[in-house]
Amino acid sequence: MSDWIIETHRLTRDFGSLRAVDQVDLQVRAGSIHAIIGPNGAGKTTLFNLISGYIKPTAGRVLLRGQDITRVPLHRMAHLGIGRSFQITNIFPTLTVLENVRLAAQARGRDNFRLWTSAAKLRAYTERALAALHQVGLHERALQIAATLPHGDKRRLELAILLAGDADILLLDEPTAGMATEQVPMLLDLLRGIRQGTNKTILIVEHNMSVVMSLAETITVMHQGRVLAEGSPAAISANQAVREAYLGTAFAGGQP
Ligand SMILES: Nc1ncnc2c1ncn2[C@@H]1O[C@H](COP(=O)(O)OP(=O)(O)OP(=O)(O)O)[C@@H](O)[C@H]1O
Repeated sequence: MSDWIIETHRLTRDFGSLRAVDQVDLQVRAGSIHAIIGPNGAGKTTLFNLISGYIKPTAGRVLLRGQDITRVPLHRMAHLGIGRSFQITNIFPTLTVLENVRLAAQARGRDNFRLWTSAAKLRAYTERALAALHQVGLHERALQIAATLPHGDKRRLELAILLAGDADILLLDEPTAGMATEQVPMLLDLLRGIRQGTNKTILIVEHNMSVVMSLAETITVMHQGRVLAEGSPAAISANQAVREAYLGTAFAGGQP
């Protein structure tokens, strides 16, 4: 069996006449933190949508542990262990923090469409939700209404939701977006802790270059729908083609 938990083969997606993702071959190592970067409009979110099954490709394939999952319907994707966060916070604002996380645990437990679930099962889901809240340091806010959380804590809640869903692969779309600068190190520690403690694979789209450079082991750079470069943070920082693709941005200015 190969080391790759996710692979894409010549993955392509058109929107009308626009080719947003163009024959992308990606290989993500199990248990790694792998970042996808690239200028605005490079196709990063579309690639995430393809891997997580939110949209289907025009051509090409997505493999999970060597199995072709390209045509698996969306509602079965969570059961395959792929968890996805969004650029915009994706929580139920009027529910408590604990309720949000318990729903995720329940959804993975396949009880999501049953009105009545046994007390023992409910207790197990609550325990799993509390464990996830502990992991992200939000347990003390378990009974707070989600809408009232500060922004950084909402991002933590999203992570807890993914963890309670027991996904092996976390696809995080700009987890630091909208976060205050002083909260970013907390998120980095959290992601490193998740990776070390659970051996989950983390695939991250992120614009904050210092986050990418300090967190990722492998970086794939996209430009105009294609893979422009791939390598370690040091190799990508030194790559001339990458610098040119980012011309006029902070990266080109030498502050990756
Ligand atoms: N649903 C859609 N319909 C039409 N065009 C789309 C759609 N989604 C994305 N696109 C286009 O595909 C291209 C790639 O967009 P995508 O959002 O994947 O890029 P990105 O690298 O994630 O950008 P950003 O960093 O700004 O989030 C863009 O030109 C975008 O306008």
